[in-house]
Amino acid sequence: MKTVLTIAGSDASGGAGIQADIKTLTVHKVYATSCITALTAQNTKGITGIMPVPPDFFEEQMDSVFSDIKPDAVKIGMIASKEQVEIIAKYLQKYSIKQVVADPVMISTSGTVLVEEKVREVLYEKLFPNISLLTPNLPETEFLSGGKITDRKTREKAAEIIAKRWNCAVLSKGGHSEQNADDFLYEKSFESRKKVWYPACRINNPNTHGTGCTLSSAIAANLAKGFSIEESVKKAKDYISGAIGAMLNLGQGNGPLDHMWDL
Ligand SMILES: Nc1ncnc2c1ncn2[C@@H]1O[C@H](COP(=O)(O)OP(=O)(O)OP(=O)(O)O)[C@@H](O)[C@H]1O
Ligand SMILES: Cc1ncc(COP(=O)(O)O)c(N)n1
Repeated sequence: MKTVLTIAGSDASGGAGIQADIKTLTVHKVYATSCITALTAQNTKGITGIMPVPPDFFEEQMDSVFSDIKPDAVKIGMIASKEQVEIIAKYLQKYSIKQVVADPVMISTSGTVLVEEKVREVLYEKLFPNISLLTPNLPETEFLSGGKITDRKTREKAAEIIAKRWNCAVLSKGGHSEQNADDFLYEKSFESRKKVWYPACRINNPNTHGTGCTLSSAIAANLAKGFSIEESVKKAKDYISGAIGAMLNLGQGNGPLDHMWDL
C-alpha cells in the first residue's frame, strides 16, 4: 500500500487540518501517517485557540514516521513555528522525498498576512525549494508573485513567477475568485512547460471549511499512486467539487465537506 504523510494542525471539529487530510487519504485508499504541528480549538464558527507543538516533540514525531514508514508523498498544511519549517526541510532532504505538496497557509481571504516575516524567510529559503507542488489560493498567488491578478493572463504570469522562483509546479486555486472556481496549474520540466486550466462552476454552498486541506491531500494521494501532477490535480479537482457539491450541512457556521461523497 502507498503511504502519505500529512504534516498539519489538528482541527477539533474535524473539517480541516489533520482530520480532513486523514479522511481524504483514507477514501483514496492510501495509508495515512501524520505529524501534528499544533492543536487548534476550532469549529465551523472559527478558531478560539492554537497550541503549537514544541520543536523537540515535533521532531520526535517526524523521526518516528520517517525512520519506519517512509512516505511515498508528503502533504504540508499549517506550520506553527520557524523551527518546524527547518525540521520539515531537514527530513525532506535527508529522506530524499520527491513528491511534496504544500498548501502555503499565508494570507487570509481578507488579505491579512498570517505568517510573520521571520518565518516567511525560512519558508522561502529552506522549505519551498524542497516542494514539488505549491497550492496558493488567489491572495497567496498575488502575495508570492508580488503582482496584482486581474484576469487569466495575469494569473498565469503570477503562477509562472512563483514556479520559476522555487523551481516547483504551482496550482493557483480559484476558490476566492468572484467568478468561477477555476484552478490553474503551471508546471515546468526539462522538456516542456505545461499550462493547464481546470474549469469548475462555483457551487453555491457556504460549507467550504477545509477545501484547501482536502484538495492538497487528494493531490498527494494521487501522486503517491504514481499519477502525474497534471492527472493528480484533475482527479483531486473532481473529488473536491463532489465533496462541496454533496451539500453536507453540519454545524452553525462555515461547515465541513462530505469527504465520503463517492463511497
Ligand atoms: N464554492 C466553490 N465551488 C466550487 N469549488 C470551490 C468552491 N470553493 C472552493 N473551491 C475549490 O476548492 C479548492 C480550494 O480552493 P480555495 O481557493 O478555497 O483554497 P484555500 O483558500 O486554501 O481554502 P480555504 O478557503 O478552505 O482556506 C479549489 O479547487 C477551489 O477551486
Ligand atoms: C488546523 C487547520 N489547518 C488548516 C486550516 C485551513 O483550512 P482550509 O484552508 O482547508 O479551509 C484550518 N482551518 N485548520
